[in-house]
Amino acid sequence: MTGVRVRGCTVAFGGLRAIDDLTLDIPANAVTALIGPNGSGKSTFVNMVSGQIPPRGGQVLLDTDAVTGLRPDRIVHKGLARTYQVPRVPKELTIDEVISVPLLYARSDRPLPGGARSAADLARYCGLRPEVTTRCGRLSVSDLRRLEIARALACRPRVLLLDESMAGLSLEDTDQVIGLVRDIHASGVTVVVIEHVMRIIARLCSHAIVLNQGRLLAEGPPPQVLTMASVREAYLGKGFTL
Ligand SMILES: Nc1ncnc2c1ncn2[C@@H]1O[C@H](COP(=O)(O)OP(=O)(O)OP(=O)(O)O)[C@@H](O)[C@H]1O
Repeated sequence: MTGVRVRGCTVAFGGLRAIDDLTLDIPANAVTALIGPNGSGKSTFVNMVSGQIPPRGGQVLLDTDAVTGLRPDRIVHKGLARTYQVPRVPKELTIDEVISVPLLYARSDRPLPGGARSAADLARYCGLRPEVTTRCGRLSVSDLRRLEIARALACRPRVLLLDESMAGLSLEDTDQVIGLVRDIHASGVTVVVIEHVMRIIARLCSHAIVLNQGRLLAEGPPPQVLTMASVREAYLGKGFTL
């Protein structure tokens, strides 16, 4: 399995350092939660490691493979795929078209999870119920989130970054997506989830990284991290219980 290493990276928007000289490791053998208050830099982190916003300095590595400054499509080819907090799929395309494009262009022979071989297999694996000929404009929020995951998996990633993939889902849908993420991880993919619901993190993740103001505030097993005074103060609130 592959981990992500970030060494001394900074991303600034004008005078604001959204990521501030950050050094951290995302372990290869875990489902890691990336958490922190609103504006702490989580989405910027995902944009940085996936190449949308290159860091001003420092290095991003997939294991020992430096990907700093590479174009996003090159980073995808190196093995890192992501989803978006607000699903980004053109309304007029069908499920099949959205999944087929990365499937066609993924330059890797890594196997797809769940024994999938086609876009339809991946859609089914991710729990998409509508026909693959359905246009994206007709999909529910839950199906759009599953489609984002299916599209990312079609890139045959070694590392998958999920930006709030369970936001806005019912309890039943959330349970299904938790099962899906566990299965993806069991198939050999390193997974990072950005998530605000601590009960989900406690169930799903074996490692947690807390950002605050673009810096590393804490890291470790969730039961430990979620009870740290510094994390409660900056993020969870003093009265927080799981
Ligand atoms: N494109 C941008 N231009 C200017 N400022 C930005 C941009 N993107 C993010 N920021 C700022 O950078 C900081 C970090 O934002 P980011 O979205 O990474 O935080 P976050 O932890 O993902 O927040 P949330 O939990 O609300 O999604 C915030 O202060 C935000 O306003």
